[in-house]
Amino acid sequence: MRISFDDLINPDLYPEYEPAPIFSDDTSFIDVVKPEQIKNSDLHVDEFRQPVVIVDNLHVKYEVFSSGKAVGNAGARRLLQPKLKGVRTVHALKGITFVAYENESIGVIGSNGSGKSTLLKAITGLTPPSSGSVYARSRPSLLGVGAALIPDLSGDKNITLGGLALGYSREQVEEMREDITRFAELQEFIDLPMSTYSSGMSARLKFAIAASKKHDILIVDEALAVGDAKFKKRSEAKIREIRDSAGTIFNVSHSMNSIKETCDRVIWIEKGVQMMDGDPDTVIKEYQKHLKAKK
Ligand SMILES: Nc1ncnc2c1ncn2[C@@H]1O[C@H](COP(=O)(O)OP(=O)(O)OP(=O)(O)O)[C@@H](O)[C@H]1O
Repeated sequence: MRISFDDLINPDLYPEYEPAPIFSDDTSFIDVVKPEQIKNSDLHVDEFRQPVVIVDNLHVKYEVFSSGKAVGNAGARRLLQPKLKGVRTVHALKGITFVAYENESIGVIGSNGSGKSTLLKAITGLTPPSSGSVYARSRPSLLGVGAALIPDLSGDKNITLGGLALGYSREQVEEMREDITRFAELQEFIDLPMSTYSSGMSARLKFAIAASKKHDILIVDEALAVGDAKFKKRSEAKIREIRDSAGTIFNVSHSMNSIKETCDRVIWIEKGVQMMDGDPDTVIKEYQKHLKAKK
């Protein structure tokens, strides 16, 4: 017997059905601590503001075979196999230290391969530190909804799946459905299977679903500002709105305009070294000078 979608998500019929979680729960490397505990850190913490994330002398090393293939993370690996032949260590982050406060929107910039994604992965707990620590007031979420969605189902049903995976009740999903559809600009296509969507259309739908949730600590990778120029503008505006209603946001981007528009603080990393941490205009100016000098 084939189970219908509506039956599947009906808790009276299938109480055991749990949609796949959207946000990775694999954050065991992060110490989630209360603000008063964070104040015990040796770092300088502004006592008049609420610290949300503390990154304390963070080092991340990857081990790669000489062929370039990743061995795994050096931190965990070292314990298991002290010496591996033909393995090279990439020191991706070399002592990053900062305190992020409530309502800050922090841009992370730097040349290709400088360690931006590694920093965000360490903050979400996906990559363990080789040394140093990351503390967070609550579990940071990576803005994205890939995992929960099913391409063979319509956009509309995927809104249900995505909403449930974000932890909303079925009633709440119904309340949000129209807004998500409208934001994704998919009114005419919402009943078609997602597999028929262009990459821009499915990216817009994923963004619209993910952005419907309020977050305490939110990590946004630049890939999320998707679609054409118009939708990019709206997704940036949405990121600002989330920032205003939520706690703290981290934003990685190669677009200095997008960083200037969405961030009030910028951290610049180069070859794993923290170069500057300050107001966007000053830091971006120095970064651009550095890029010019390199040419
Ligand atoms: N899983 C991994 N295994 C091995 N090395 C890695 C891994 N991920 C990143 N690296 C290396 O770590 C360094 C930092 O990479 P990372 O992706 O964090 O930089 P990035 O600033 O985000 O780069 P980009 O701007 O090009 O996306 C690079 O030298 C990269 O090759």
